[in-house]
Amino acid sequence: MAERAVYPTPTPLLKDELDIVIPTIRNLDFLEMWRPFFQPYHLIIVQDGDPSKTINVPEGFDYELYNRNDINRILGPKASCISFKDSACRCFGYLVSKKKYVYTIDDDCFVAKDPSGKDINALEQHIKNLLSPSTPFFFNTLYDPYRNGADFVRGYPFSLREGVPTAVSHGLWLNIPDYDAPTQLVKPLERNTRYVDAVMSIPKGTLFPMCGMNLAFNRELIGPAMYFGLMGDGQPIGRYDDMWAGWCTKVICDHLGFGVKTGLPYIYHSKASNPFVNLKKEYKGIYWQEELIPFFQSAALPKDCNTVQKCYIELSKQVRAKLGKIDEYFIKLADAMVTWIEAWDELNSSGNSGELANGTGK
Ligand SMILES: O=c1ccn([C@@H]2O[C@H](COP(=O)(O)OP(=O)(O)O[C@H]3O[C@@H](CO)[C@H](O)[C@H]3O)[C@@H](O)[C@H]2O)c(=O)[nH]1
Ligand SMILES: [Mn+2]
Repeated sequence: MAERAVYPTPTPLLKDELDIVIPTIRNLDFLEMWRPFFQPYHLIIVQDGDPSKTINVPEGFDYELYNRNDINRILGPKASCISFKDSACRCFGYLVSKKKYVYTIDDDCFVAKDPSGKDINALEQHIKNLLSPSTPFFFNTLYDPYRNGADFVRGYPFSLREGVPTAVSHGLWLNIPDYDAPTQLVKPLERNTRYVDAVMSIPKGTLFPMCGMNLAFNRELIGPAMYFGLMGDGQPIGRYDDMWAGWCTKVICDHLGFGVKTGLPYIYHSKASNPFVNLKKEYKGIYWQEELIPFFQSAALPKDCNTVQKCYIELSKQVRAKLGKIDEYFIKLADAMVTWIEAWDELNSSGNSGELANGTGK
């Protein structure tokens, strides 16, 4: 009988070049549903809240876990820039990762199904988004031109068809949409059932509300800008962690010529957080953002800001000068932005092979 051909199982894309960062205060049973897609990858789990609580990680995953004691041990006084009791703590995972790419997902996000009923491998789609160029300088009306079955449409300048490197891939959510508290209160039963089969580059000069629930980025290109700010315990604001990171990131991407994409992939967001608790966290942000958005829209970075770190430090100076008068919180935040970059450079300088950071894990 003829020998059956044995095809090697393809190595998962970026298997050794991508970390999955998960902020958590819960158990991690949700990983069982993601196992087929996530098991080949290394996880960085950032345990928020009480460090004496044990977080059980399902068998078979390769991970490192950091709790608040680890963060304090590794960063010392610089730990003050990492939020406590807020999902913003996830950015510690970006700091200690040694990989080129990061995917971050919340522990109440599950595998969604596409209209054909097929499970969506969100990580695979994010990787495709990151590995193909972005087109922020001229909008392609047929959406992602690099996708199979699409292309640049007539009238699209050939000089721009090479695109630019993609720094961020922003995914979306079926079921519970990422609404702010007032919208949640007005529309408590609204569920997102609309699957839009599109990936778009966010045009240069346009800001966007970046959600950290289902987000991937090129850590080497834009990692130092992905600081999720001072939120949660002891802070006057919460649930603006990812928004702050997204505004800083987009201004810096526009300046350095990197792209940001939004759209596919979808995850299934299962848990609506409490709108009243969210309102308490968000309310200052809801009126501050009416001044924050014009600040970021008009933020100009000098030509000599040719690295993300230099851009970020320059932004922190502008935050202090222009937003400090809104509330002293922004003075603290500007200082924390500098501390973040100091911590980033300390943990990621070429001499440090990562011995500074070692969590528990396998
Ligand atoms: O104090 C906390 C609370 C939560 N976490 C972990 O963070 C994510 C998100 O938590 P949750 O799903 O409960 O909250 P959402 O309102 O759905 O989060 C979305 O709103 C944004 C506001 O920050 C956020 O970017 C979105 O994710 C879970 O993994 C919790 O376990 C935490 O670490 N600390
Ligand atoms: Mn959630």
